[in-house]
Amino acid sequence: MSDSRSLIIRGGQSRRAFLRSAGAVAVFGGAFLVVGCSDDDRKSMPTPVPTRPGQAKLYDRLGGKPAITAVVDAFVANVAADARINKFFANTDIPTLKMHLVNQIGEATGGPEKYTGRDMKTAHAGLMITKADFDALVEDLVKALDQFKVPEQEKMELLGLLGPMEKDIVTA
Ligand code: HEM
Repeated sequence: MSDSRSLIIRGGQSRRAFLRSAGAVAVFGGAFLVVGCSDDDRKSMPTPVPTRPGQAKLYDRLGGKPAITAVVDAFVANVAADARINKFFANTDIPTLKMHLVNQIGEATGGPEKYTGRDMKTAHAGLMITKADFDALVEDLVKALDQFKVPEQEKMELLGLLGPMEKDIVTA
């Protein structure tokens, strides 16, 4: 069970441990690149993975596009069911949003996908998203990662990629 697909059936931390680490990573995880930037910004970005010599790319450790797609599907379903923040998405084209999220995560984790959506500042401008809204969304993502039993290491790395986006998304 050492291939990347096994990640979605390994792991098994408690929900509480998951949420605790998610909070810590959302706040402190900043060692990775920020994705979702403009083309100009992206040109100057470092390659995100592998993070250590000899280590497989995070993309592959997560299970590649099928696993990322499954996590994004569950994540968006969790957001849709989350009364704290689902109002934000009332007029959003959900299939397009999912496509952008899969490409964004794929690109950020070292996969072949290319993110073609707007940069994070532009996409969230005017939505008046608070820190509480942001934390709720991260919680919904952690829940999705939990559903697929993504191990602690990969979960922390992924959250570490997304956490630094907060400064461009939270505007209220
Ligand atoms: C790290 C956290 C987040 C990431 C990675 C993220 C990523 C994205 C991406 C890739 C898009 C698509 C951009 C495009 O259409 O060009 C998007 C759109 C959107 N995001 Fe986020 N987002 C995050 C946090 C949030 C939060 C906290 C909220 C609100 C609670 C939110 C609400 C929205 C909405 C409503 C749209 C659609 C805007 C529209 O339809 O025009 N996002 N986000």
